Amino acid sequence: MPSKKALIRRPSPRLAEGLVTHIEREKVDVDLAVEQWEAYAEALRTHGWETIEVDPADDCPDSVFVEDTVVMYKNVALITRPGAEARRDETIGVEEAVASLGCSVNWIWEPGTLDGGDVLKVGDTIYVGRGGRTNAAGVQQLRAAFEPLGARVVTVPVSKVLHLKSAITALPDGTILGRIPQLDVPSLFPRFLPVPEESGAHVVLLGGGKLLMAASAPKTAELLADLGHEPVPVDISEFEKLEGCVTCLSVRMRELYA
Ligand SMILES: NC(=O)NCCC[C@H](N)C(=O)O
Repeated sequence: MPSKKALIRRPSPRLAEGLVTHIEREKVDVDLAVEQWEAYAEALRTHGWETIEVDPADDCPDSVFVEDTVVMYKNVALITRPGAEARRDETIGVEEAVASLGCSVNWIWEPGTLDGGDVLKVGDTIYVGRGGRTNAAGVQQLRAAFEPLGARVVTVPVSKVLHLKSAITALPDGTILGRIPQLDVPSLFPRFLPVPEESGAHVVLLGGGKLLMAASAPKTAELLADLGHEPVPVDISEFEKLEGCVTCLSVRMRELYA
């Protein structure tokens, strides 16, 4: 039985100072964000995931977006080197957390930069967005870390959104969900389902056909329910104001060698 563990990280009291790149800054309600984060974590637990809290990084406003700091493939945790310099210190507690779970640990090194939000795994295919946060050296290092383990790395140009996973994620059957206008090269994806809302492009696979999704995408939830999936909506409005989405608030670990 594969382990179902998920790393999460409590929001920093400085969350409202988080970076915004492609949208206008809006006021973030930090107390509401903490409530939403707790509900998100509870939704993971309700669907069989053990949540593991990485030590908080209170001085790092964006630290709740823990997905950007580590990429898992099989038992290997690749600690990233975030593209935004302001986010580099976030990796510190994450190294300890993954090492204590028995992962083999690897790193992205200078001059490489890579954000976990740019990495989408679909079986053994790893799509990596080359964009504002992930550079060519980061892509090369990702390939060197994971191709020897059986992955096939496909690079995707990303210029219209923050991360690759701001534009697309994948259903359990590998179908890519997204919106064509947000993609530089939509033809890169073999099976593509357009969704009616921007935040509808983001799903977290909970297992058993259940999809954790943002409550801000009700039409997409309806579409996916009609196709036989089971959407589990969570309100993450305060994180969306900082270009966060459901995927970026956790790192799911399924293949721990434990
Ligand atoms: N993987 C993600 O979607 N991460 C969201 C990061 C948002 C944060 N405000 C940032 O700009 O880095």
